[in-house]
Amino acid sequence: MKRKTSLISQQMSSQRKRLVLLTVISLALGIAIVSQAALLAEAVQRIFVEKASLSSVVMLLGLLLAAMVVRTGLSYGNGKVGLLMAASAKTNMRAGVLQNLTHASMPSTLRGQTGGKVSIALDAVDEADSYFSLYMPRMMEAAIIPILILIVTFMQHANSGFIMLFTAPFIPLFMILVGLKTKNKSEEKYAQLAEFSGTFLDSLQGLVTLKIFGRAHRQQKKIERSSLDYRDATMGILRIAFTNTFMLESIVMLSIGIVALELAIQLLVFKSMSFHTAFLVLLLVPEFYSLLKNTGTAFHSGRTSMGAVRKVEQMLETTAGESKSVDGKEGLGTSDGIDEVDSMDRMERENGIGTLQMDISNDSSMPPSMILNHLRFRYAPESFELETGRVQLEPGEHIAIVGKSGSGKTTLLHLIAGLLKPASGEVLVNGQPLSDYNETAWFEQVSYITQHPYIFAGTFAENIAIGAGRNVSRTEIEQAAEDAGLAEVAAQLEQGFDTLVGEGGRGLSGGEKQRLALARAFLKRPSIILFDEPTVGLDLRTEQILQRSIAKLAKSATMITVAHRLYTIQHADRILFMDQGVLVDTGRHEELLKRLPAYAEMIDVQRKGGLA
Ligand SMILES: Nc1ncnc2c1ncn2[C@@H]1O[C@H](COP(=O)(O)OP(=O)(O)OP(=O)(O)O)[C@@H](O)[C@H]1O
Repeated sequence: MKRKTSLISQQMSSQRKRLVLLTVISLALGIAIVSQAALLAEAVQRIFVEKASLSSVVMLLGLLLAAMVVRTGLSYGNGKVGLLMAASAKTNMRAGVLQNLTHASMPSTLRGQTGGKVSIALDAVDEADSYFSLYMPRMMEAAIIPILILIVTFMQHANSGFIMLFTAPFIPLFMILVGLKTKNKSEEKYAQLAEFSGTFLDSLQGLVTLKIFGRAHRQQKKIERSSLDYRDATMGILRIAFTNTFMLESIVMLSIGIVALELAIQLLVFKSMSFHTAFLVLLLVPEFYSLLKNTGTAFHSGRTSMGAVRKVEQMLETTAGESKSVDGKEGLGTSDGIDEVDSMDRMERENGIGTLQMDISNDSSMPPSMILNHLRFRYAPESFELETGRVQLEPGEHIAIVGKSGSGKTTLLHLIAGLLKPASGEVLVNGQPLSDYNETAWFEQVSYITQHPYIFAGTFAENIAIGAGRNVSRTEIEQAAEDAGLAEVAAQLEQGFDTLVGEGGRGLSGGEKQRLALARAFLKRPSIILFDEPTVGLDLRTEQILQRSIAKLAKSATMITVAHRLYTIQHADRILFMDQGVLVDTGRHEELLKRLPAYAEMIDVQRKGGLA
């Protein structure tokens, strides 16, 4: 009748016990419904037709009451099991989405709109609820109880049984037709919602830019348009739902009417049937159709849910497909997330999910030797291409990657970090390909200080502690802050280290953020430091603090800097000069000055303050 999405199948197979419970309850519910009808018919027959005394039917009425109570209890039980299934399924799916997002490779995390992803993780997963809480229990009931009722009806009066048998298929047939349409509509609705959320979040984040460029009004129009599109998609689904209900009601009313007419004719005209039988069948018929009708409504919700789940699945597929990185298993976090991702990864490994591979080095304080072995990389076919040739980086060297804007410096840094996977060639670490290493172990050795480190919503101290990936004492945090030149910043904050920063908290300047990233690195003591030197001018004092802290941190580590400062370039042990994606030459400053005119020219421009 339908193809379940694989995500739903996964959830179903992990909830087998509850499915069995649903089946048992549905069967019991069917028996309770038939018993209730039989007891009621018997009671009416005795009291009104046979005029029996009250005392003689007390027992019967007691049984009827019991059947009603049991039926209510079982209905409740069915709903409850459905809700429990929905709760676990949603928890699992949301955990899946979160895990997928945290492990997605850098290019894939940057793709798509954040707001859209949020809407899928929250709203689309929520929408999956009705599949488990409504659709499954109703479907289970529909698969068992109507058959039970049909058997009893046939035993009582075959003609009515035939009428029911003939009219019943119209309901599922109709459901299938409508359901197919709803699923497409529902997928459309979720695409609209994701786009709406994305546009809205984009606009919120870029409000200042939009205002400055006088685009606020246009953006407002854009939001309005996507909000109207979303409304239309929702209304489309509602329209189908209402038509659906109307048609179902009509079919049901008509069918009950036909059976009732037939019973009346048999009972009154042909007098070929007892009142008890007619009444029992008349009680069972509405139950039969009402079950099928409820299934229709549930079917509609089920299809809507499946549309939503399909969206979740698509997101999982797109991010999972490309999230291969360092150790070939699902990738890692964002560029400035190296430190942050660690603890999550470790948790995962402790739970036995990760694959265990080679550890980076026995002596974690020793920087490894690295070789860039003919790396080639492309973001997309026909786009910018990077090429390195073979370059050896000695342990503890301070390396500067230099080149014009867009020459591929950051891309090379990300390849070295294992954040991007080369199309061919490999990064050799202590003689072994980086892809052979255990991802967690590798990132335990690496700190990446980007130009825009991410500050999480939390206290200043918490933001530093993230770097350690373990429990750290307040003293350690304060020491790291001191080393990174952050102590005086903390002293000026209203609540010192307990001041809330990041979203919803106090803002930090660019220089402060970079020093915070440095403090994280001090807690971590990495053997490889990747540093994206600020391109914007910091004041001399901040610059000095940063330089001094970096130098201190880099004493016992290999440091690879995307360098913009003449000072850094001149003092590097080795310079990697990039030109249009090609690693043209490597060497010390003086050497390159002599043999590489393009380099000499770049340095000349730098000396003149960037004004060529
Ligand atoms: N995610 C991406 N997808 C496609 N192309 C990209 C992506 N990131 C960067 N590029 C392209 O790759 C090229 C190199 O970019 P990269 O950021 O490595 O340069 P860069 O030398 O670090 O520049 P800058 O000094 O301006 O930061 C550029 O042409 C850029 O447009």
